[in-house]
Order: sequence, then structure tokens, then C-alpha cells
Amino acid sequence: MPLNKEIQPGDNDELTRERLQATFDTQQMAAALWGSDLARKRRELAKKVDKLTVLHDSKDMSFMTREEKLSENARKVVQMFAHVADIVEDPSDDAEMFHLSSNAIGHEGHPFGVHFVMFIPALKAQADDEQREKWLMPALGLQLIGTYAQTELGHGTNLRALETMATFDKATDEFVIHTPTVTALKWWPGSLGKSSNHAVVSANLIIDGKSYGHHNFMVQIRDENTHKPLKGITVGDIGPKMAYNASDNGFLGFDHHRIPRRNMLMRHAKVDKNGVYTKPPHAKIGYSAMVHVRSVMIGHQGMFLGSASTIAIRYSLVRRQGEIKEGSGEVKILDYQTQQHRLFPQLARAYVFMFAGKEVRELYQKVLSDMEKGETTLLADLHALTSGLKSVVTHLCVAGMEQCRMACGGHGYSRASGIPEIWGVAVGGCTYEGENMVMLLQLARYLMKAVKETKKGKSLGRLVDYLLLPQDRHSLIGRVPQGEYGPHLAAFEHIARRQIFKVADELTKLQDKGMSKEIAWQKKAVELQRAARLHTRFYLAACFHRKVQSVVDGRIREALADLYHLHLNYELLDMVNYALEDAYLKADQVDFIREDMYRLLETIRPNAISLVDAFEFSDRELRSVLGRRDGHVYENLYKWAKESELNRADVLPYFDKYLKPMMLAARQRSNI
Ligand SMILES: CCCCCCCC/C=C\CCCCCCCCCCC/C=C/C(=O)SCCNC(=O)CCNC(=O)[C@H](O)C(C)(C)COP(=O)(O)OP(=O)(O)OC[C@H]1O[C@@H](n2cnc3c(N)ncnc32)[C@H](O)[C@@H]1OP(=O)(O)O
Ligand SMILES: Cc1cc2nc3c(=O)[nH]c(=O)nc-3n(C[C@H](O)[C@H](O)[C@H](O)COP(=O)(O)OP(=O)(O)OC[C@H]3O[C@@H](n4cnc5c(N)ncnc54)[C@H](O)[C@@H]3O)c2cc1C
Repeated sequence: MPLNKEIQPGDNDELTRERLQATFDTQQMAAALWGSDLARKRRELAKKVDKLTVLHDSKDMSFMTREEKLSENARKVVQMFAHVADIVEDPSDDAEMFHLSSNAIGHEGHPFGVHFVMFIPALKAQADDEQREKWLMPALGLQLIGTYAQTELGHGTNLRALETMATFDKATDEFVIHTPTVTALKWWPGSLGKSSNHAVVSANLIIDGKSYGHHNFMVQIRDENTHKPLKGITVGDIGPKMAYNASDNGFLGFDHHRIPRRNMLMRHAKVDKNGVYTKPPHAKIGYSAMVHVRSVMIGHQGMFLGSASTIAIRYSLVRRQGEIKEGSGEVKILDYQTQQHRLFPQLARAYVFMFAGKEVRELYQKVLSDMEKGETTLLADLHALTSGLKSVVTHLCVAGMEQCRMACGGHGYSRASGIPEIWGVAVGGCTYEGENMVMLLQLARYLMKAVKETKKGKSLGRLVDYLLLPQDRHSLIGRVPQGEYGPHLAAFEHIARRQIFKVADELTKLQDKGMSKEIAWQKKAVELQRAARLHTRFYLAACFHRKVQSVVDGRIREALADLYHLHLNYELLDMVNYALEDAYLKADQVDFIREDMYRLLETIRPNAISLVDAFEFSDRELRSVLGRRDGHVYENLYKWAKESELNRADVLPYFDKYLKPMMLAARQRSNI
């Protein structure tokens, strides 16, 4: 039995030969990536979806209008829930459900796009027991469709400037929800425009003329039967986007719309019938749905990059172009060092992002269960970690996916590759759930507080313990026996720590000169976000290290270690300027890192296809002609192109309408 379990009869011979070179068992690697239980469930689930034709795309989404896309995904999501008990083992398991949705529906969006990702998590974390009974149960039972309406046309990042008002009317025991200006219109919420009938709405709580800041309210926006907007509510779709066009991101306005007082989510903050307000135990506890999505995004973005890497690496083993040795025939493009250097570091990133995604989810679950007991100590750590990871991971993912697209040459630009859509969805992640730069500055705030604690000899939290350690002056990279990578990881730590202390000192100096804290912060904002990036990249490298150390199987550990070492070398070179600034690294050490990286590209090359096969993305999930498991790319590209709506007739009406009259007139003029 070959170690690569993706081999099947009828596959492209080249891919089979590649797969036979695997040094590890791909199913065991899948278990390392997803966890053994989820890996098994994914495999079984994909087989079941293959058999259920009602869950299959009726045609390629690339050839559909937006309305067709919305309708197609509404159809599939309904079928998916109708068959859910036959397909998944535990429908309450988000991870399993996400994979089902990824196989059957894809990533372009669907009517429940925000329902499960934000609406339900907001209810779980912020609704009290009675409210959970009233809305959470029906929401889980699909009796209603919800979204999360926070962002406004004029305000997204700065939540304190949100304008939507929720004014308490003691006489009727109601809140009056109102949109005072056009900039106060809710704008962007997923599935709001045409699908949802309920929304968790962020609005300023006003009692007796006093504002208590924004809080979350449950608002029914459409009639349950007719689906018409309720009186006092204006709602619609915001129009086409870069990608994610099967989602009806929407706008929403309120004209003095009344809701019962008990529609404010009251697990933590409360308003009683006399208008007495009770503060939550932590000022930012109402932000929990955002923290939830940031925490799930890390692993999912890793999956997006893993998908793009799978497509590009498989295609690079089918595509032949040019010769390395004259006369010996065209080579597979993956045999070029430049192609390996373009793709393998992206593959390594996909792996570590998935590992980090798992770690961060564990911390999220811990904080959630603490919050349930009113305990919020770890909330700040979680906010800092997710803010940094969300920003760095989305940024590196889209940069990496763009490399994958370019590595596929012209065919990468075609939607047949599947990369444009997943790229478009992934790049949205740089903006939603907090614009990346803003979130990096949130982490920087935490890091600056950590420096203050360090100066008192204390640590602000486990994630910043390393700030207490002394700085080494010189790196040991290349000065220790070959195969030891401790000094590489130490270099990440050094670079992060140095930048964090450097910018902290600069801030202090500016303030010592009389500059206000806020202006000093502005003067150093670019350096601050750099500190946040370097801290996060150190976290990622350390996470990769922890994962490799934890693997028991020798063959899996060895293959993962190759990727880890490549990651260390590649990422260090990407930020080498920081290590050169203080002569921590010398030129010969940089050369050493480069040479070792080139060596690793060659080491990884025979395992390349098996490392992407180990993600076990089904063809249905990848939705890519280039990335097909069987490698039969060309005949299927031709088949795909023939599906284009432009090929429905040999001559399209615009020819007779515009081009023919123009050419006839031109011919007549030339005959005169
Ligand atoms: C049918 C199929 C079903 C299957 C489904 C199965 C389930 C699938 C599960 C998962 C799938 C996931 C798939 C992923 C793909 C998703 C698809 C797309 C969905 C997209 C949805 C997008 C939604 C949104 O975008 S919602 C809107 C998000 N908006 C934002 O993020 C706004 C950003 N701004 C902010 O967060 C804040 O304004 C701020 C943090 C920048 C500043 O806040 P502010 O109140 O002004 O505070 P500030 O003064 O700066 O700081 C004061 C102190 O507070 C601390 N702090 C801030 N935030 C937090 C926090 N969250 N937690 C803890 N502490 C916080 C801050 O650090 C300061 O502390 P200090 O000590 O004083 O320094
Ligand atoms: C695909 C998608 C789905 C979305 N889904 C939802 C949803 O379901 N529900 C919802 O409520 N919202 C949703 N949003 C909205 C999203 O959360 C916001 O777009 C996001 O929070 C960024 O806010 P903004 O658009 O106001 O950007 P802005 O804040 O206007 O950012 C513009 C620029 O200003 C910079 N900037 C802003 N503030 C600062 C600062 N303090 N310091 C330095 N620079 C700053 C940013 O870095 C950026 O470069 C979605 C958005 C997208 C793209």
C-alpha cells in the first residue's frame, strides 16, 4: 500500500509517480493537520457529499449571475440541512459543519453566512438564559435567519462613533431604534440584504438623555412569513464586491423602530424597567462575537492558502515548460528552483497557520468558559493574540495566494484555476473583523503595556514572557552543528524583542520631551505596527516548533521539520533587515540561511505533492480545474471553457447590432 493514499487508477501517470515518492503516510499527516477525529470525519463526509447529487453545484458559479448564485447557494444550504443528520456525526460541531459547507457550498457565501459565524456566537456569549431560550434555540433550529449588524456607512473601525441610537422609553418599556443620518445606515453585514429576518444590531444605549455607549440589541427586521421588511425598517443589498458575491451584504436603516426592552442582550450589561443600567464585568465583553470570528479566521485562512498551494503545486507537476538541460525535453515547472521558492514557503505557511488556528481556538474556548462564570482575566491576552494573528495571517495568506496564482502562469488568471475566488474571499479578511493595521495597533498597545510590566520585573502574560529574557548580542546561526535550528527561533525572538523595546524607548523619549502620549503614538505608529507584526511572526514560528516537537511518528515529524526549517529560513530572510540593523546577524550567516533554504527546497521537492495531498481537499471543495486530484488538467480546461455563456451560440447578437454595421459602413466608404 503506497504511503500516499490519494493514488487512484486512471490518474495522470506523472502525478502517480510523484505520489509514489512520499516518505510519510498522507492520512497520518492529515491527522496531524486536522486532528485524527476531524480528518476521518472530513474523509467520510466528502464521500457522502459525492453521492448526494442534490448537494452538487448545478453549474460552475463562474458562469452565474449574482441572483443565480444566491439562489443556487440557498438551494444547497437548505438541502444540506435536510440531509445533515446523514452526513455529519455531530451537527453542533462547527468544524465538521464548516467542512460540510466548504464541500457542498464553497466559499462564495450563502444565506447563513453570518448566522453561524457571528449571530449565534453573539447570542451564546451575550444573551441571558431567558433570551437564549427565546432566540438561540430557534436560531439553532433554523426557524429564523440572523446577521450581525454593527458597521455603518460612515463608521466601521471606530465603534465609539457609531450613530445608530437605542433610546429607552420608560413609559412603554421599549427601546426606540433610530438611524439619525445617512452615515448611520448599517452597511456591510453579511446575508443582511435579502436573506436575514433578524439581526443583532449595535446601537448607542441612551437612557434619560445619557449615552452608555454601544450595546447589542436583537431586532426582527422582516416578517417571518412574507419576508417583507417590517414597518420602520429599510433594508437592501449593497451591490457586487471583489468576490464573495453569493453573499447579500446589506444596508439597514431604522425609522424610530420600537423593540421591547428585553431585546437588549443582557447577559452582562443590563437595563431594568426603571431605566437603571448595570455595567458589564468587562467593558469589551460585548465585542466577543468579533473575537470569536478572529479566532476561527486563523485556521480558515490557512486552509485558503493550503487550497491555493494544492492547486499550484499539483498543476506545477503536470505543466511542462522549457528545458533545464538542452535536448532532454521539457521539464515539470516544479523542477525550477524559482518555482519551488515561490510555492514551498506558502505551503509551510499554510501548515503553520492551521496549527496556530488550533491553538488559538483552544484559548478562545477557555476564555469563553471563564466568561460564562464572569471571569475575564484572559480576555486582554486573547484580544491581543487574535488581533495580531488575524492581521499577519490574512496579509501573508493573500500575498502567498498571489504567488500561487502567478506560479500557474496564464491559467492561474482564469477562474478555472479556482484561485481568484478564494483569493477574493481571503483578502476580505484583511478588512473584516477589524482592519489589519488597526488590529496590529491594538496588539502594539498590549505590547507597550507589557514593556512597562517587564521594567518592573513582571510579565503581563504568557505570550510576552520572552520580554523578560536578556538580549543576546550575536546570533549563533551557522555556529552550531548542522541541523540545529534553536538559533533560528532565537533570532525571531531577538528581532521581536528588540523592536518592541526600541519603539517603547522612542515613545518614552518623545513624551519626556513634552509630547502628549497620543501624538507620540502617532509619530511612532508605523514602528508600533512593525513591533506587533514581528511579535506575531515569532509566535507563529514558536507554534510551528511546538507542533513539530509534539509529533510522535518519526516520518511525519521529519517531513514537518523540513517545512518548519524552510519556514524559519524564508521568514528570517524576509525580515533580515531587523537583524542586520544591530549586527545580530553577519553577512556570512545570511548566506548560510540562504544556502540552507535552497537545500531544503530540494529536500521537500519529492514530497511536494504528498504534502498538499495531506490536506485532503476533495475536488468538490477545491473547485479548481488546475488543482484536480487526478491531474487531468488540459482536457478539463477545454471542457470548462466550452461552458462559458459566450459559447451558447457561434454568433452573439452584439455582432449584428454593432460590429457588422460598422464594418459594412467602413467597406462601403472604402468602395466609394
Ligand atoms: C451553513 C453552514 C453552517 C456551518 C457553519 C459552521 C460554523 C462555521 C464556523 C466558522 C466559519 C468561519 C469562516 C470564516 C469566514 C468568514 C466569512 C466572512 C464573514 C465575515 C463577517 C464579518 C463580520 C464583521 O466584520 S463584523 C464587524 C467587525 N468590526 C470590527 O472588527 C471593528 C474593529 N474595531 C474594534 O474592534 C474597536 O473599535 C477597537 C478594538 C479598534 C477599539 O475599540 P475601543 O472600544 O475604542 O477601545 P480602545 O480605546 O482602543 O481600547 C480600550 C481597551 O479595550 C481593549 N479592547 C479592545 N477590544 C477588546 C476586545 N475585543 N477584548 C478585550 N479587550 C479589548 C483594548 O486593548 C484597550 O485595552 P487597554 O488595556 O486600555 O489598552
Ligand atoms: C467581506 C466583508 C464582510 C463584512 N461583514 C460584516 C458584517 O457581517 N457585519 C458588520 O457589522 N460589518 C461587516 N463588515 C465591515 C467590516 O467590519 C469593516 O469594513 C471593517 O471593520 C473596517 O472598517 P471600515 O470599513 O470602516 O474601514 P476604515 O476604518 O474606514 O479604514 C480605512 C483606512 O483607515 C485606516 N484607519 C482607520 N482607523 C484607524 C486608526 N485608528 N489608526 C490608524 N489607521 C486607521 C485603516 O487602517 C484603513 O487603512 C464586512 C466587511 C467586508 C469587507
